[in-house]
Amino acid sequence: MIEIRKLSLKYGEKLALQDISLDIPKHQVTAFIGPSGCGKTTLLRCLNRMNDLIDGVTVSGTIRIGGLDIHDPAMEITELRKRVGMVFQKSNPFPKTIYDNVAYGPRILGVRGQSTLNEIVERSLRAAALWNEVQDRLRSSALGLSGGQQQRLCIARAIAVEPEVLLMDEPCSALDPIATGKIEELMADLKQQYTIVIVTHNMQQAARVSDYTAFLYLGQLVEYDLTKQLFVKPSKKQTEDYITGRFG
Ligand SMILES: Nc1ncnc2c1ncn2[C@@H]1O[C@H](COP(=O)(O)OP(=O)(O)OP(=O)(O)O)[C@@H](O)[C@H]1O
Repeated sequence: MIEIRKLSLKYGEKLALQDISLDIPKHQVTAFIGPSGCGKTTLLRCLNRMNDLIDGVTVSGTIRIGGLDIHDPAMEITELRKRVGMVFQKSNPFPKTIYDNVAYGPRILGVRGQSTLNEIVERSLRAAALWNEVQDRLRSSALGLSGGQQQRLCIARAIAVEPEVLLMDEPCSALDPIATGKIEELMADLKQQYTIVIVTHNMQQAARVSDYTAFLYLGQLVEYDLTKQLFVKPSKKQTEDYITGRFG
């Protein structure tokens, strides 16, 4: 589904990712783990070219998503962002109603009919396990929701445009354990339909939610394997030291 080949990235002169090659499978959850500063977020942001927004970034290597080279000049960035949605560490709903948050992306893509929009909003909120909690207050401000609800709203907003891939950058780091549990359950449901890539500091979370795990260290991919394999029997000493808490 996602093929990363010989990917390197520099912020100015600083090498943040070095020669990374990795295949991320369809309809699975893949976690990026590793100590602070190892490049997890940078790698995640390469997948929808979010790093393009930062001055002085140079990228080499290729990334193909569904067979298409995302750096191809013919690839429209809006098309890429439609195919590859993102949810951030801190939920960031727009200061609009719950309905308008979810309808935002489809409207930008030209969806106009009220009944079509209603359907998309309901479907997306249901898929994000939020419908039951908000169906009677769709016209209220999204900012009145709890932190966990706001994060699920951001997930609903991301899936409203029917992406193929959902990137999640530490989506639970600002949430309490109950809200975290809900998002983790949601990931298990969403992977039936979407390919999910998650960055997490929390190794227990990676072990709980992901099918595959990539361990990064100092901008390099140290080990990538089935999560069960990587956590039970890592093949590299560095991975073992990290998952057993010897550093990081
Ligand atoms: N905008 C930027 N400009 C310059 N350097 C950056 C920028 N963003 C990240 N870096 C550097 O690139 C390296 C990788 O950062 P990145 O945020 O990808 O790591 P991370 O593994 O996600 O860390 P954390 O777990 O702390 O979020 C770090 O050394 C960081 O300081």
